[in-house]
Amino acid sequence: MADTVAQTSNMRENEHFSPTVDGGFVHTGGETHVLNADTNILSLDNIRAPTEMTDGGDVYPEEEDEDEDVELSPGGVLDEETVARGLSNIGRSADGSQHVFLHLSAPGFSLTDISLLVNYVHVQKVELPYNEISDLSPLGNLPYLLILDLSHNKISNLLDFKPPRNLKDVDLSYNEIEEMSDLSAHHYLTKLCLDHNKIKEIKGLERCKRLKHLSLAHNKIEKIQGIDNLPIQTLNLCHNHIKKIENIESLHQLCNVNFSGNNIRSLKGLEDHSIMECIDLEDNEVIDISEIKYIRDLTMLRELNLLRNPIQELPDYRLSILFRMQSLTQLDRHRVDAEEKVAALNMFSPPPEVIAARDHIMHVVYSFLQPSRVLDNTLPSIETPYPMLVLVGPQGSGKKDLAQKLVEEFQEYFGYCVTHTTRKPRKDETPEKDYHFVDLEKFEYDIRSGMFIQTHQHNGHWYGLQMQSIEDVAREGLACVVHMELEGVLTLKNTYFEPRYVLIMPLSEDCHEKRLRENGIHSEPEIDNSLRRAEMYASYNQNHPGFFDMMINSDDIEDAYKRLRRLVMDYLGISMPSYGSEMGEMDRTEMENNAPTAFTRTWSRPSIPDSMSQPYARGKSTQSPVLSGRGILEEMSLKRRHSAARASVAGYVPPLFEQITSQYPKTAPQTVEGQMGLGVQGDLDGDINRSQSAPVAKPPQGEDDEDTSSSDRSDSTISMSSAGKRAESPDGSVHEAKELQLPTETINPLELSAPRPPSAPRPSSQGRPGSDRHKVLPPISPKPQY
Ligand SMILES: Nc1ncnc2c1ncn2[C@@H]1O[C@H](COP(=O)(O)OP(=O)(O)OP(=O)(O)O)[C@@H](O)[C@H]1O
Repeated sequence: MADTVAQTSNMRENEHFSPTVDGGFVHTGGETHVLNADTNILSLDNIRAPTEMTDGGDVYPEEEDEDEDVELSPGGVLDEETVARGLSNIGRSADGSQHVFLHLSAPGFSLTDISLLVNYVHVQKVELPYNEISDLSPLGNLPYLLILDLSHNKISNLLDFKPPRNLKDVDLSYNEIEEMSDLSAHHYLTKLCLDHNKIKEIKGLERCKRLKHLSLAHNKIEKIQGIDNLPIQTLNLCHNHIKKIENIESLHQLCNVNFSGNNIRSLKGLEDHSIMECIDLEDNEVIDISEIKYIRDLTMLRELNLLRNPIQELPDYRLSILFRMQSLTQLDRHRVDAEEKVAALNMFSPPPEVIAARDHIMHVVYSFLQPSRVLDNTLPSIETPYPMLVLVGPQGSGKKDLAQKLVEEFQEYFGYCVTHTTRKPRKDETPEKDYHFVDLEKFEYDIRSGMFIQTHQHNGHWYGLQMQSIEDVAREGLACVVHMELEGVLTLKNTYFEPRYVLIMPLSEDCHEKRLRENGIHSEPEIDNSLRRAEMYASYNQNHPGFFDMMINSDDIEDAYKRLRRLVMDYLGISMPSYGSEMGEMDRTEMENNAPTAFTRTWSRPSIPDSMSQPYARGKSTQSPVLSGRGILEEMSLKRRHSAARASVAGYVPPLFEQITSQYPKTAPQTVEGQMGLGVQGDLDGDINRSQSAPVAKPPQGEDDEDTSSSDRSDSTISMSSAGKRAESPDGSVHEAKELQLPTETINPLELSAPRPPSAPRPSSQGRPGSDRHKVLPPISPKPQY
């Protein structure tokens, strides 16, 4: 019988190279090779029969025309002819002594009896799919069997034969197996496919300690179990009746799961699989986007399929998944491209600039949507920005305390701007003093009413600055001090307000954390968030030179206040170091050295140094930038400010207001002026001079007269009239000569100008609430245009 096989094979060999098979022995040319269990089959690849054809890695004999009429395996009994045709892949036998055919393939012969296989002990791979085999006992005689494909047969008992020693890869899909038997004897099993059977329970695999691929698709499994601690990498349980992902936490090597076509609602259970690369959950019942939390930290995950889950119905489903899982390269069988990822980020976590721009647009639109109204507006015009000091920094930086302390000490100059919040007041907080505490409904109502200039959500609460709050301070004739987070600043930078921004930053993370924990009011996530945001502030400051006018280290709050105070005094040009008793001698000297004119009161100098010259990284810098020298850019900026101020005083450059209004009919609606914070008392007939437009035009009177007579406020270096005359002079050199002699802030520079041609109507400052109460702070000169 074996001879026949050899003969048949021999007929197919070419003349020069003709391996023949004799009961598994191979003859090549004159040589005889004995194949045994130790044969290295790879070394024999080069003696493969030249007439064989490969198909997807497997080797099949070439069909021959003259054999077409031969009936193979009649009655479903495997015969030698069928075997001879199905043998392929010559290799060394397991013992290395012979050459044998290693593969046997006989698909689709309706085989029921495969007893003949017992003669082919050296075969290592058997493929008999699409037959009607139910009895596997002959396989017990193939001790070297490594790969077995018996898919699409009629097998009801799993691997029911004497186990070959090294069986690794078994495909018994599309059979009639109802119950999994104990596979302990199959130590080397690495791949087991039991798809399309009738299995209800996963069992018998406990000792398959080399099992890497397990596929039980299209069965009747209701529960994931029986696979604990196995080295499974690929698990396919699709199309079963599974409701819950469970009992896979010990599968540490799992990187590819297919649970599609089940009844799974939650992704819980997948969270600990750090090397997971691919999850298929198509056609399940995942409904909630929050389920993504279980897989969002799987950094290796590249492919996710949630097709045909209710979650797909969510608006912006795809972008919300991509936002949460930026490492995906394929979602729902579609490739993910970079544009989609950016779109997702912009939609769900836009950069602060985008948030601020949107916030600004929202408030402008709501403001313009309001019906025309007559505003009781104290705020200055576009060209004369209202002086504001914004302390910005992460929560717990101490900026609120600093702001309040500053206002307390400099109450002649500053008022605390009370912003709105939806958070509840704390024990030590007084409503209307610390915040206007309102509920969300009221907050939203105020937004819709166009009352806010900016809003920001922080730790789940809303915060917002209303125009009215600024007005409340301005009406007192004071500049306002406000504290806020970075996003608020970004919005303010979109408005016509031109505050000074001082970054209050704890340099030491420990100090920051300690302060956050001090009162026990912040939760752990809030603390984490604030610490994280401190990093964000540091890098923002680093990457946006000049964004903040100044940075103060607030590790030591007392020290921070000293610096802030000195900065403010420097800015205001006042010389009342009442706090100085607490200042060290070193500070004094430092101050005198670094700010030689700090004790003379001038309007234009010194300005607050900007952070252009203050590179800062959290934890690195130790020196306060207030003491550092000015950078080139800052010098240029200062120069521009000075010349802008001179030009403004001289009246050479039409103020921005006029540049804008001159393009519109003189009868521009009053409400527009109101909207722009220009006041309501302007003379619409238009013939009004500059002095009337000044927001703080009137020198203080009455009870505050005394203030104005104080020495430090009277040392103006240029008289109003002389300034006016110089302005009229055709010779610009006069101005140059007096470049450093600018008027003090006690004088409103806009009152100094020579008579000007009639311009657009301007509001009058006379009679404004608060204008006669205090002397108002100097306007901050326009920002330099780079
Ligand atoms: N209008 C606003 N816009 C943006 N941020 C604001 C606004 N008002 C307040 N904030 C900021 O919101 C954050 C939370 O305010 P909250 O009063 O709860 O902070 P806090 O715990 O008192 O911390 P801090 O001492 O830093 O102010 C603070 O950083 C605060 O400065």
